[in-house]
Amino acid sequence: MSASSCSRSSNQAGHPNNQSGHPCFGGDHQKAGRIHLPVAPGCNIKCGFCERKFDCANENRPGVTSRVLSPTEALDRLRLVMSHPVGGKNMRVVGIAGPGDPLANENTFETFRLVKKHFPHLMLCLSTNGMLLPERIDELKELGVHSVTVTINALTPEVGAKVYEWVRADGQRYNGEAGAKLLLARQMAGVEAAVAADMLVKINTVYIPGINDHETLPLAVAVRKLGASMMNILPLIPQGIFHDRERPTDLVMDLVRNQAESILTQARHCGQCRADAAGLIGEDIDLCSLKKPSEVSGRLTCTG
Ligand SMILES: C[S@@+](CC[C@H](N)C(=O)[O-])C[C@H]1O[C@@H](n2cnc3c(N)ncnc32)[C@H](O)[C@@H]1O
Ligand code: SF4
Repeated sequence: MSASSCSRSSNQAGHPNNQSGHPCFGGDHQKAGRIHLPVAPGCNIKCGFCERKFDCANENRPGVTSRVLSPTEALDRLRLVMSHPVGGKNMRVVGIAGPGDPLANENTFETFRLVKKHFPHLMLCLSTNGMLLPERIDELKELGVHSVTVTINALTPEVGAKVYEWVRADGQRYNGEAGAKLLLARQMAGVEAAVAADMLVKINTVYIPGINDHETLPLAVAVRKLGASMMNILPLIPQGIFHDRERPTDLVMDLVRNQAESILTQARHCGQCRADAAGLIGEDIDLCSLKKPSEVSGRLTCTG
């Protein structure tokens, strides 16, 4: 969902996957295209700022998609985009970034299997809250997933309790600090496991002034120690329980990223893309112009 101006600190330079061309991991975002396949509507946690929409054509932000696709529909869409004269030629990466959490939806795995079979040259990536990363890492490795983005919005249970409304794990719902503590432990274990599996790991963190801003730099230090390659500090889009907060200005984001850059390479071209974005970052392909008649009228019911 982002790309980087890419000054590298020592722990990134040696990663074998670093020259991958992935536009969200330092590849040339003006040349390397990506497609997000929106096959994952459900989520196992509730971030206070998250508002997902499954039938939204006009909003350009994370968590929205025109439709949720089944794995076979996702493969059809990929085929369609690959036949686009420009989009197909530039396509490098197939990502799953929602609209919910990819690892909380079995269709994510089926979709990756289909993509791997039919387009083995494309890189696979996903963006997750990390709750299920430790237990699904072996399957992701088996599928050949190249890169993982883990969103971590708090480094302590106290702050996590303000950011997350609840988390669900092992059939139970946890609120407050208990939920945040559990989530943080799984996120850290997941990052470590993904690095050990030789995946490229980026950390997203949503910057919420007055709530978690004091934890951004300590978070950079903590995930660098675990072997993460890159960090993407996202400005809050004020929604949900944070709807009345101000969105941090570009100046504030520049200052924070400049400070964090001395710890970990910063992604600076993140478009905070939709869950169904396709094409070059900032130059998305108009999917309507490619749609088959069956895709125009139909809309799936989501289990949210
Ligand atoms: C919609 S999520 C999908 C993947 C996964 N569920 C996750 O949270 O990492 C993609 C990214 O958008 C971020 N995001 C969602 N809502 C946001 C908001 N209101 N403001 C800023 N970032 C947001 C998430 O934190 C995550 O990093
Ligand atoms: S983990 Fe992702 S999809 Fe789930 S609530 Fe948070 S931002 Fe939304």
